[in-house]
Formats: sequence, C-alpha cells, structure tokens
Amino acid sequence: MSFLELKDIHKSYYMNKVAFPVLKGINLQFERGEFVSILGESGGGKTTLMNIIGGLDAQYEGDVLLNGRSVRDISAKQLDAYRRQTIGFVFQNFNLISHLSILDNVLVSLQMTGLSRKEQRERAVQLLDRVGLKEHIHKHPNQLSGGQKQRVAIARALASDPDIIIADEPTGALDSQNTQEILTLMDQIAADGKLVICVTHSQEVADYGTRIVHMADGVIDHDTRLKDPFPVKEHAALPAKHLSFTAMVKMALKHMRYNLKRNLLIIFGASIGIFSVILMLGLGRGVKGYMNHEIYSQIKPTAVQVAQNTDSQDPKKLAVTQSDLSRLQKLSHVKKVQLGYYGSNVQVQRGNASATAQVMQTTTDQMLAKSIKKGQRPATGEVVLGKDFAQKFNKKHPYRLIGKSVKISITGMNKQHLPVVMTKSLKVSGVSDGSAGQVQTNLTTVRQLYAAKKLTFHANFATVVIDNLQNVTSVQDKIKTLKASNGKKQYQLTGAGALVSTLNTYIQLAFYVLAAIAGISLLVSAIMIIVVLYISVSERTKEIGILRALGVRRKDIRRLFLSEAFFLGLFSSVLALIFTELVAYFANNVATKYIGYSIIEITSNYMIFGIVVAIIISLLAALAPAGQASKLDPIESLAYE
Ligand SMILES: Nc1ncnc2c1ncn2[C@@H]1O[C@H](COP(=O)(O)OP(=O)(O)OP(=O)(O)O)[C@@H](O)[C@H]1O
Repeated sequence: MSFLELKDIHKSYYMNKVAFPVLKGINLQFERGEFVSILGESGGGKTTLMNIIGGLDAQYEGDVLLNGRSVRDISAKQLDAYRRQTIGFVFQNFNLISHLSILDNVLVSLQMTGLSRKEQRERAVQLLDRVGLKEHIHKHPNQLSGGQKQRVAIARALASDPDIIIADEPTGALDSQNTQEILTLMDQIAADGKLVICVTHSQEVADYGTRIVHMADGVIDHDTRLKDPFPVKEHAALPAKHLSFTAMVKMALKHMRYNLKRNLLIIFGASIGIFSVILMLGLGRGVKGYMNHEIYSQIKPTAVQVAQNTDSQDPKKLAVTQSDLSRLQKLSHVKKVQLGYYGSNVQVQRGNASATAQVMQTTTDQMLAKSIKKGQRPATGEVVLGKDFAQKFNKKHPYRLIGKSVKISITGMNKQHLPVVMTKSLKVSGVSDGSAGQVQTNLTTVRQLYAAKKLTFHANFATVVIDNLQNVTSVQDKIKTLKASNGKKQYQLTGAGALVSTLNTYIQLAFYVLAAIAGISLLVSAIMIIVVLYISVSERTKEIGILRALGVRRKDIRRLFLSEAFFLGLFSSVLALIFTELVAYFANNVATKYIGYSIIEITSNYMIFGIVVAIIISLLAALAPAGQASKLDPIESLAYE
C-alpha cells in the first residue's frame, strides 16, 4: 500500500454546460521521502491535480487514497482537517497574509495544533530560523524580498508538521540564487521523510528531485525515478485542532490595527449615531427632571388637588362635600384630606386703585411655605397677594402692602341664580411668588364672605395629602377611577400636580421620537458597516483562500468577520459614550450656571443600551458579508487578483 495513491482521476471544467476535460485518468503512487516534480505544458492541469491532492477541490472522479483511506467522500469538516494536518502548501506568489507579521503568518498554522502558546511560538521561531529568517520575524511580508517571502511560506507549510508539502511553482518568481536556496530547503524537507510534490516548468528544478512525473494531454506520459526516496523517519504527528475562537478574535484585532486609519474613521462614523441616540435619551430624562423639579419647587409633590369631573359652572355641581372627603380619605396611603375653594375674577381694591385677579385660591397643604416671599400665610380675615399682582398697587415696593388693608370682592350666586357680589376688607398678611394664584385667603374667610350675604358656600376642590412620594401616582390613578352613581368618573385631578404626569408623558414621548430620529443615523452606520465589510471581503478574498488552504473552517472565516464587526460596534459605542459624557459635562456645566439644573442625565442603563444596540447592529450588518466570505471557494479565492 502506497502512502498516497491517485486512482483514475478525471476532472472537467464546465463552461455553459460544456465540459472541458483537463485530467483524463491520472494514476500515481507516492511515498514519503520522495521529492516529486510534476512537469508538463502550461494549461496541462498540473495545478488542478495539486488542488485535488491538497483537498482544495472535491469535484472530481476517481479517488485519492491516503494510507489506503479515501479522502474523496469525506465531509467538508474532515477535508478541512485533512488540509490542516496532512498538507502544507507553498505557492508561486507566496500567498502570505499581508497584515500579519512573519511570525504571525507561521503562527496561524501553528494555532491549529495542540501545542501550547509558548510551544507554538518556539516552533515558529525555530522554523523561521531554519529558513534563515530569525532576524526578520517581526517584519511584515511587504518588507521582505521574494526569496525571503517564499522561505516564510515554506516555514508556514512545515508548521503543522504535515506529511505532504505541495509546492506549485515555488521558484517561478525567484532568481537563480533564491531558486537554489528554496530547492535545497525542499530537498531537506524530503530528506526529513516528507512527501514533496512540486509543480514546475523548469527541467533544472525537476532534476533536483528524486522523481519526475510528466503530464501531457491530461494523462501521465512519463514517470522517471532519478534517485531513491529518502528513508522515512517515524515521528509522532503534531496533535491537530481547529483554530480557536480567541485566535480568530486576535486575528480580527490585528487586521483592524493594520487598517487603523480606516477603522478609526468607521468607528467615528458609527459612533455618531449611537451618540445622538444616547444624548437624546439623556436629554429627555434631564428635561423631564428639570420640569418636575421646577413644578415641585412650587408645590408639594405629595399633595394632589381633586375636583368634580364636570364642565359645568354650577357651584352645586362643582361642590366637593364632606361625603367626598370621607370617600377620598378611605383610599389607602391618603394621610389627610381638606376642602378648598378656587375662584376667578376677583376684584381687589386699595384706595382708588383696583385690579382684577384672575385666580384666587384658599390656602392648602399643596402650597409650600416658601412660596410666601415675605410675611406669612393668611389667617382668617387676611389675604396674601402674589408679588406681580401686588405690584399693581405698589410697583417699586410690593412688600410694603403687608399689614395694609385691601377690599376684595367675589361674585357668588343666590338661589335664583342671580349674581351676588360679596365684599370684605382684608389685611395683607404676606406676598407670595404667585404660584398659588394672585390672591390667597383661608377657607374660613371665604365662608364668612358667603355667610355675610346669606349665600350657601360650596367648596369646589379637595386637597388629598399622600403619605409617600412613591404612592402619588397610584393614589392619583385610584382617584381617577372612582365612579359616580351614574357610572361616570367622579373626579378629576386639577392644579399643577395633575399636569406633571401628562407633561412627563409628553416629554418622554417627544424625546423618544427624537431618539428614534437619531436612530436613523444608526441605520446609516449599519449600512456603512455593511459596505465596509463587503469591501473588506473582496479585499481579503486572497487571505480567505490562504486561510482555507491552511485548513481554517468556513465557520472560522465567518467568525473572523463577525469579530471585526463586534469590535467595530464595541469601539464605536465606547467612543460614543465618551462623546456623550463630554457633551453632557459641558452642557450640564452651562445649564447649572443658568438654570441651576443638569439638563442631560445619562444613566448607566442608557450606556448599556448604547453598547448593546451598537454591537447588535454591527453584528446584524456583518451577517451577510461574513456569510459571503465563508462561502468563498478556496481555489477561486487563491486565484483572485
Ligand atoms: N476554474 C476554472 N474554470 C474553467 N477552466 C479552468 C479553471 N481552472 C483551470 N481551468 C482550465 O483548466 C486547464 C488546466 O489548468 P491548470 O491551472 O491546472 O494548468 P497548469 O498545468 O497548472 O498550467 P500552468 O502551468 O500554466 O500553471 C487550463 O486550460 C485552464 O484554463
């Protein structure tokens, strides 16, 4: 049984379904320790035969037997393993990976062995030393001469300690001195007990080997033995494995570093989209926070105002009664309820000057004590005026009104539904910031006004004080669902507090819309990544072919591109976060100076969201290009110019 046997190999290429036979029945037997030169006219099918032996081409008839076992009908995975373990390729045009150093080029092959990282490196250095390149291990292929490049290729071919070295015109691009050196190396490889099969056009090269096989018209017409094969030294084969995930990831990073400028630009471009989305979310949160802060600096957040749910102006229908109070008081988390009165168009007179206040309200627990700028809250018979309103009586010194009397007139209705004006002289007890209306009295004062005219007083809202800020929304929601006897909703929330949740919803919505618009730039980033990766696939077609020839699996090629996309996503989101933090820092500094509040609030959730979205988008964008790369045919990729 021969080490390698080719049995009746036939191969045709098809053009428009027309078959062009290239190999027409090749029968050959090879042994280890042979240095076989394949000679023949150009276009005679030598490379085609090498691709079949090398496991790059599985579309042929006949059989290839290794140690008596067929490699014809094995799975794609097993064929990858066959190339990894058994075959070492040396090409005419070297086929080194340009973005990897000399050492890394050799290491790619070694990473598919069971050696430890240290052993891999030691073996790579040792092999490069053997081909005379120890001094150059950190150079890149473009920094080497042709002969040196071919020596790297030989070191790489030997890395996984394969039994067969296939060299397709290894000296075709070299001068005579380099040719001599390469031939010596190949001779030594055969002397080590390996099978060296070398395609050549040169008789001089062919004469160097132990055997010459001549091909003509798709068959072998001469098979001449020049010397005996070298004796085979038995040795343990290097354990093989497929390329590890980390090795693939590292290769992706090395490629990114090699194309640093381009990748930085892509990362920058992609980061803009993520930056805008995070910024919009942060700004939305900040603005909402600011609005709430503004509102709650004027009113107590745990108190809500409740009125009857009606559009009617009829005081009876608007009336909030004791039974309403007890109904509200029964709700859980309600600490206290109190009646209040709200009126409009209140006439205020001082001496000859008079003014109409749009809003008058009785003091409630929702009003913050600090809303009184000067003086104190109104006791019975007293009134507090809003500062702007007070200025209508004393423009320069509104606070001087404190302690003075004003006459206030409100309008009620008698039983006949006729308007009745009620007037009373009240002492100004303080001046407020106006957040509670322009005129503020207490409930007893209003009751007295009504009593003086023998009119029935109806409170028209209730203040519900809630035990804890966290329970405000739930209590508000509960109040809104309370039903009247007719099945309609009984109450509505009034005052600034009621606005807060609606306002928050609108702000949130507005910024979600803005974030979505910013998201369009994410789409642009995704398209950019797709384009770049497609370009990268076509630029790296040859590299993909080389990796496949070395035994790298399709899966690994896909991972290589997906890893690059992952890093593009990761790095661009990190850059985006740096940008957002910077912008937030400066914007918040300015905002704090002018409005005393940080207007951009970037939470860690937004950051995580940004990173995750960026990575997902990049990976999705990379799916098609990575898939395309993994499906490339190794022979076509190697032939790609
Ligand atoms: N993918 C392909 N599709 C169609 N025809 C092909 C393909 N690859 C090779 N051929 C044809 O098959 C024939 C043999 O090609 P091959 O490359 O094996 O020859 P060769 O002996 O190695 O030639 P050379 O010495 O010039 O390198 C040529 O006529 C070539 O045009």
